[in-house]
Amino acid sequence: MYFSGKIEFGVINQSVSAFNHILGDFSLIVYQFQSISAFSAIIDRLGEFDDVLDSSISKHLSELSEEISLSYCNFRNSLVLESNGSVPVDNCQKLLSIENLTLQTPTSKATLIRDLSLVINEKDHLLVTGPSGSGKTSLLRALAGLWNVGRGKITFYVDDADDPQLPTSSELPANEINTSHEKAGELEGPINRNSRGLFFLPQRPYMVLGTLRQQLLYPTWADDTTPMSDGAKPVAGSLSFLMGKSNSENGGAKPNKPTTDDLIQVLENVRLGYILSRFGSLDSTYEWSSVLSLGEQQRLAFARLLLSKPKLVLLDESTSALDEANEAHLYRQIEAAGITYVSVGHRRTLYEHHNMTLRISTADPNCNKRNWDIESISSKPMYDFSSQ
Ligand SMILES: Nc1ncnc2c1ncn2[C@@H]1O[C@H](COP(=O)(O)OP(=O)(O)OP(=O)(O)O)[C@@H](O)[C@H]1O
Repeated sequence: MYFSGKIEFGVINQSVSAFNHILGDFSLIVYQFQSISAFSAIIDRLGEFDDVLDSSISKHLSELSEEISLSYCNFRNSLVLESNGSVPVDNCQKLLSIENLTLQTPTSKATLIRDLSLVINEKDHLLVTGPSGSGKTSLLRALAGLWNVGRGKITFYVDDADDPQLPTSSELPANEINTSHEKAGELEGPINRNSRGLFFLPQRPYMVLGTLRQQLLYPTWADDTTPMSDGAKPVAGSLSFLMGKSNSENGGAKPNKPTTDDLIQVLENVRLGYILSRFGSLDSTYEWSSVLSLGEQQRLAFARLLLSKPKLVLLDESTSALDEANEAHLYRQIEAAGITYVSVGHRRTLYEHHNMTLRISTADPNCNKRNWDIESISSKPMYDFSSQ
């Protein structure tokens, strides 16, 4: 066509370039076929996940009338205060009350615990026992607000002087915040519960990606990016933040952010001081869940607990990977820090560190009787690990 003069030479060049362009575009689909199909599969799966979430939310909303109510109440309103408004010294602070709690499994609605009522005051260290599958962990999940299938009422008593997030009694008709009113996505996560004086330690603690310092500061100071004020000296003793004072300067409910010295001291307190020399410094980064044994991770979780110093902690087999001497040491540490604990565990040695036991038996579907018993534990030591 060029030689017969029908087209110019430039048109041939243009055609070649256009053809190459089109070929490149089609080849992209051929070469990237695997990634495109993987992408489409991911989108499909996310779509299905979204549908499941939507259906569970709508199911959840339709079942609002039959669920566990979790609320926070100002403990000062449950006490008879001194004439100057202070809390009487010998008056034990109520931390938690459970009223007529019936716990069911989410899917089959099988009853796990029937009509449980109990009150936990400060220093009432409760051990929850029972056969495997009886519902011990489920009870802790319900207390942590992670499980609401069933009925009954759980109330945490918090001191609003420690927590500016908690509205004062005058802001609430019944001096109470009921999270069952916050259902549509506004239910607070368990981490926020920490700021109200409650902490949850699972059997396998969550190890954050980051430095050893970040591990220790999690979750209480996880979102706090301000640098450490290592120059600031503790007010009294090496662990001034363990005195339970809130950070009044920041107006926050969290204890003062620990200094490097505090972090080193708390590692010593949970018998983990040796990991500092092993891993270099507090600012070393490792895949902590791989380089630390489960027992070391559990001790690290107790270090977090000692730094945060909540009023109440829920321990779900949190010392299962530890030897008995270390277990006894950690329980002594948290008791000395004034933390009240509710533990789930199977070991006989746990009785030593608690003063009440809640024994749950496997619920009989054909019987409407309660399947639990509360007993006090004699203070006589069964084992003595203090010499170890
Ligand atoms: N998400 C869930 N959906 C349905 N059923 C569940 C769920 N989680 C737990 N269950 C069931 O609830 C029952 C109680 O479980 P839970 O973990 O509370 O028992 P447990 O007493 O702590 O047992 P263990 O001592 O073995 O840890 C079990 O039969 C379990 O299969």
